[in-house]
Amino acid sequence: MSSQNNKENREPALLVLEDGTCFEGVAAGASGVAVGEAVFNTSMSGYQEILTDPSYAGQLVTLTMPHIGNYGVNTADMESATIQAAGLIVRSISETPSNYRSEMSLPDWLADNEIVAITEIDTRALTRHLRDKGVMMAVIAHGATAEDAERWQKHLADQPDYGSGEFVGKVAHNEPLSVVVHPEVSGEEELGEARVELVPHDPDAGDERPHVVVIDYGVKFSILRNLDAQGLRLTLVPGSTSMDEIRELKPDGIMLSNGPGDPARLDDYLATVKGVVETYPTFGICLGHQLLARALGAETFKLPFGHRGPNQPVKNMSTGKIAMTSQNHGYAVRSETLPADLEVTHINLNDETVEGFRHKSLPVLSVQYHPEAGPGPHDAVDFFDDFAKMVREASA
Ligand SMILES: NC(=O)CC[C@H](N)C(=O)O
Repeated sequence: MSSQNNKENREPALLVLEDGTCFEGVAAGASGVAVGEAVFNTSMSGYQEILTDPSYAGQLVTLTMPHIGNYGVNTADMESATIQAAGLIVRSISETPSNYRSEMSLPDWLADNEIVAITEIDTRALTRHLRDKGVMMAVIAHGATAEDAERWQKHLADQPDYGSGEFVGKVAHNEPLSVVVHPEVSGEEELGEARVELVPHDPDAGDERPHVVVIDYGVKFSILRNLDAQGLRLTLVPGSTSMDEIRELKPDGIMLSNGPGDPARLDDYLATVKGVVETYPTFGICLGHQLLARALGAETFKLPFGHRGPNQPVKNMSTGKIAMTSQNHGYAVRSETLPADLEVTHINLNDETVEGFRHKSLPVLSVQYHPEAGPGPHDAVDFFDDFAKMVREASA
């Protein structure tokens, strides 16, 4: 057994769940304590994209793939400027990455970003527990052992619940920004992901490209990369932007981004969402999809353990085709509450929940899953073509 997997040589760490279930492990990343909602993701790779996805704010991410970190981390594969998850739970963490793109090991990157992690956890048992009982709050405590479990369970009881958290305000950008995407190319070949740069918005700058205003609730860079690749000019604005302010930006289309937390806590954003849907071609992804549904009168609810992974089967109700999709959500739209002018277009084949809808008379696309993947399969990437077509028609 290599030294990195030798429990005796390392600082102990403890994972305690809200219901008192505890797992002893080994400390990794920054030293300290991390509190959050324990969730699991079934991706075999893509840990860097997952950890930097702002939708994971406030959550301790368990990765079911047992060996994590083997290809290191790099500056190109970021989904936002930094790590957004509250902590990381793994079976085995690699300290010696091997990949030509690697710039740093995962444990060093976690430490540099002050993210507390725990390794040597039976992530299979933990995942089965969360699947049976539902996701719940948890704490990772470095230096603690099973004898300390009760004390940490009490500590956890005093922490605010994930569902009451205001995460969008913490992860989204709070001023208008323009998006510049720099593809990393060598000769003809595009290497890795394009670098995304956000610069202060200049209201007088503009170009020939159709203009999409992205309402940022915690946007993933891959959504911006995909929109940019469609030849669209992008301006990010905060969720609190009013309809009048959006009109001044003269958009040809609107993107409602992904983001963290319970959509039912974001009613302050709904007036703008309703206004843009009724005025411009609109595309909602994940939290954006949930807010779009709520703005038009539907309700959302919390799933028992959510959908997080790269292999969630989604059926297109009009073609019967099944796509393997990338997902990361804990809430969903309640289908029986959809108003008459919205029609379900996609369902999840695992639990038949709503994965997409269309508006019967307005140019609206809305999906619960992630067509941009990052990480995951690209089966659903055509949505960006469909949206760009709607935007171009509006700008013509
Ligand atoms: N990825 C997302 O946008 C997640 C949306 C929402 N926070 C949920 O968990 O359902």
